[in-house]
Amino acid sequence: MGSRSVLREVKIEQAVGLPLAHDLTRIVPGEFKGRAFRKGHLIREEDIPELRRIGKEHIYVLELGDDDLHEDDAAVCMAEAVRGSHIRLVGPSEGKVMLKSDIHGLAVVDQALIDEINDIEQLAMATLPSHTVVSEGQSIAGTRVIPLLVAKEKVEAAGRAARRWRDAHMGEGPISVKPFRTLRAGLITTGSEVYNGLVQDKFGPVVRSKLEAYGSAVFEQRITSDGIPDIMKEIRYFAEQKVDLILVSGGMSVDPDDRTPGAIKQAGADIVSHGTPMLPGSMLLVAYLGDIPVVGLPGSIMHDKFTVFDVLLPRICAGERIERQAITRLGYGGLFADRG
Ligand SMILES: Nc1nc2c(c(=O)[nH]1)N[C@H]1C(S)=C(S)[C@@H](COP(=O)(O)OP(=O)(O)OC[C@H]3O[C@@H](n4cnc5c(N)ncnc54)[C@H](O)[C@@H]3O)O[C@H]1N2
Ligand code: MOO
Repeated sequence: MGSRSVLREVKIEQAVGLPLAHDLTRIVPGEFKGRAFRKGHLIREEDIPELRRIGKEHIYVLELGDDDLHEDDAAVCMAEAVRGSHIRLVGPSEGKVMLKSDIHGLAVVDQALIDEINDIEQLAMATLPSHTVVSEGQSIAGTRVIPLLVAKEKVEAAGRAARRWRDAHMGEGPISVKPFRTLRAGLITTGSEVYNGLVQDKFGPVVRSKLEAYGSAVFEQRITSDGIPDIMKEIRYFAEQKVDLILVSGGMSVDPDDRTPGAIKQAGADIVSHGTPMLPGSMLLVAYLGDIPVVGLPGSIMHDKFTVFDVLLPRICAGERIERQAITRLGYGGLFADRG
């Protein structure tokens, strides 16, 4: 066993010239929360009134033992253990390190690994849900330990778990960001009412702006009737154009005129799922024609602000192949109707 840590409590009047053992926080509700004094700061006579204002009568003077880690060092170790591509660390400040995105992209977080780390007593790691779209500079996770000093062994256990994860994922870290690729999409808009000019197309503008948000674009939009041969012809046309993504709007539900799923199937695509346990968007279809994703878009995608399309599109733009389980796992937490 190595040397033990010693934390000595010293009255602030007697602490002049001594170093602070940790950052000290000032909070003014509604105005400010942050570091008032930095770890290691040598207390001066003139600091005493401010120390009193933030409620300090004593400070700790620390002699760190061999078996412990200071909260700042523990937080840095934990953050480095889980850090993957396009992540930068910010901190430590007040014992906490933040993991922020270097790019606009798709945050990928392994829930099982985060749970394993948080199951280690006194370690805390808070993250965004996986597959959140993040902007450059946005926080994806924050990590700290709960006491001022923590047993090294606990942080090392977290490090071992993260290393095992990394070894199984070609060196990638359990928290990373995937950049968006630039996709050329073909959009097929079905519906006799649109084809015959009875209704003005509203799918085109919505789909264009959603793709543009991830740096992709609709390469061409073609409007067809509800007939299976017509829809199939347009799917083949876009496959020949070697687009990166084919989107087919409308005709996804239960009416006899809803022939889009049949046309996608007959065009030779492998259906991953027709139907998603998310509302709105439950009638959405995901298929692959070779490597080209084909997505059938039901009416709600044109009407509702947030649907299953907003969950799957960024994943497709980030280069993920959508497997059936990625869809069936969307039901828990997947009710967006009436959320506003
Ligand atoms: N009895 C049931 N009714 C509905 C079901 C169901 O399972 N049983 N599903 C509901 C769901 S979920 C959706 S979403 C909607 C719509 O499904 P569709 O994708 O088949 O949509 P359409 O029938 O093609 O059109 C519905 C509506 O939207 C107008 N539309 C379609 N495309 C365009 C366009 N490009 N621009 C403007 N407007 C468009 C169309 O004229 C219809 O008014 O069904 C629920 N009902
Ligand atoms: O597929 Mo419809 O998409 O919810 O409401």
